[in-house]
Amino acid sequence: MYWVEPPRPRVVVGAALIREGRVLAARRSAPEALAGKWEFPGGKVEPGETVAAALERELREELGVTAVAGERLPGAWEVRADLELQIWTATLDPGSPEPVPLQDHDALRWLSAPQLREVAWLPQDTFALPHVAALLR
Ligand SMILES: Nc1nc2c([nH]c(=O)n2[C@H]2C[C@H](O)[C@@H](COP(=O)(O)OP(=O)(O)OP(=O)(O)O)O2)c(=O)[nH]1
Repeated sequence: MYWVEPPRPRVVVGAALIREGRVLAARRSAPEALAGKWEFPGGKVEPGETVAAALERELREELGVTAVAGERLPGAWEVRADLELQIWTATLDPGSPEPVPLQDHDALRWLSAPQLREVAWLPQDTFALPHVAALLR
């Protein structure tokens, strides 16, 4: 018997990078349709790459930091039919440089739980905020 596997969506990983009760939010500068909106820094997992490795690579490329992936937050959100957003926690290595917006972003903010709603998030990210808030207390 033959059948066709339904295509599985590709994963976009967003990092909830947490330090001292705050999470790092990043404002997108590109592409134009997303510019000005805030997100968890990250990007698409490449074929053959683990989600944790993708998260660590994207944080290095976008923010210049060395970080370690932690746990996945509950849930997965559809960005497009072929793209699924997962949010994973992450922590900076002790020797990591401070994050700077090197690529794709033009502003960074460390937000406490009460500040989470102060920025305009990409729509899918808002679903993850209660889970993130629970980690910041
Ligand atoms: N990185 C990131 N992307 C998000 C979040 N929420 C959300 O809807 N997205 C969307 C925006 C984009 O359509 C897509 C991720 O694309 P991206 O441009 O960050 O991926 P990438 O760095 O791998 O870039 P590329 O290979 O496509 O050039 O997921 C989020 O919290 N973080």
